[in-house]
Amino acid sequence: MSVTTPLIQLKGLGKTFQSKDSAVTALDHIDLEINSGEIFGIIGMSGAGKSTLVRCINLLERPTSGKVLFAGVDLSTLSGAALNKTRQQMGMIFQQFNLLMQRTAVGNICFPMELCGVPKAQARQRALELLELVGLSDKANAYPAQLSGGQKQRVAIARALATNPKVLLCDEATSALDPTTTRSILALLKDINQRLGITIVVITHEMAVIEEICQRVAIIADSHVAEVGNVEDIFTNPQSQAAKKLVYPEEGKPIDDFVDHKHCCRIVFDGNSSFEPVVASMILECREPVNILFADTKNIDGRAFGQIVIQLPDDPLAAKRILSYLRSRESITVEEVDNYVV
Ligand SMILES: Nc1ncnc2c1ncn2[C@@H]1O[C@H](COP(=O)(O)OP(=O)(O)OP(=O)(O)O)[C@@H](O)[C@H]1O
Repeated sequence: MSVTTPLIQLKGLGKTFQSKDSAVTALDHIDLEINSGEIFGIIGMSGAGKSTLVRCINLLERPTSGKVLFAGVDLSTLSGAALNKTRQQMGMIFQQFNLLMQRTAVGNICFPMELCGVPKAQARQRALELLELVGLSDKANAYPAQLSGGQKQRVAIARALATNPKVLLCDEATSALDPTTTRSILALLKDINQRLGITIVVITHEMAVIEEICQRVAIIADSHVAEVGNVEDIFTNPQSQAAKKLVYPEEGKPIDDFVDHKHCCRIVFDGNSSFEPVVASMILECREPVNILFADTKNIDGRAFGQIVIQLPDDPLAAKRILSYLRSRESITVEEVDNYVV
């Protein structure tokens, strides 16, 4: 494979589930390229086709049309043994962890190595190293029932890494976890990507997950790729209706004006509008908390006068989103303020 060949190429990929009396098209003409070493997100609403897409990448689902190329090789041309060998280069983790309940953590991690014929002692040694990598050295002999959700996912990640994969496919890997555990698992995935250079594909319905770790993202809607690009570009300037719906869940309005991140922002009500709960709507729609540093507003004869100064989040993407949202409101004036002193 040349340096420029993407690790995964989906070309005109289609998948239709056929039952006796109906057919469901889960994927329709998907073209996507995922580069070696990147963390690539695939996001979409429920039923958009995300899980089917990731399962087509390792041929757990056979596409009904199109091709999946892995490291330049068309997977449909591979025989059983060769396909299995290629699949070993694709680790996968799931929302429900899928651990073997009657095996310990170390036993679960050894399992894929046993299937590949790795000698027992060697497999155990590697499993212990992987447990250390995922921060669970002290849980080698614990059974899944004795582990928390986050610990189970760490074991699942170690198991997925056991065969030295080139890519880790993560299907809603944090959807069953609380926000703090989610962040720690995402940090671990980022660390694995950076330390081991493993390509990571993240399937999720949560924008926050994409923002946290992905460099590029594809938005899947109604079995199609609605939009693909850099996370920052898409999240600050969504083009497709599907992207707008994800970035501005309540709005879906075009946002065409972007500004640099500044710490504070002044919202001025100059009597041109009736009073509206701008900050509350902004928090609900942008789903970002902000600090209100100062507020002096008056409702005079049903018209709003005064100003509110808010502190923008540290995350530049979140700050941009809030500013874009505020600027889309015609009834107020928005000004960025540096070094606001209360
Ligand atoms: N084995 C199957 N047989 C029939 N239809 C299926 C099968 N698997 C998925 N589908 C259908 O394909 C479509 C896409 O499903 P898929 O699970 O890929 O979506 P998703 O985006 O992952 O959704 P979610 O986030 O809810 O898991 C849905 O309409 C679903 O009902």
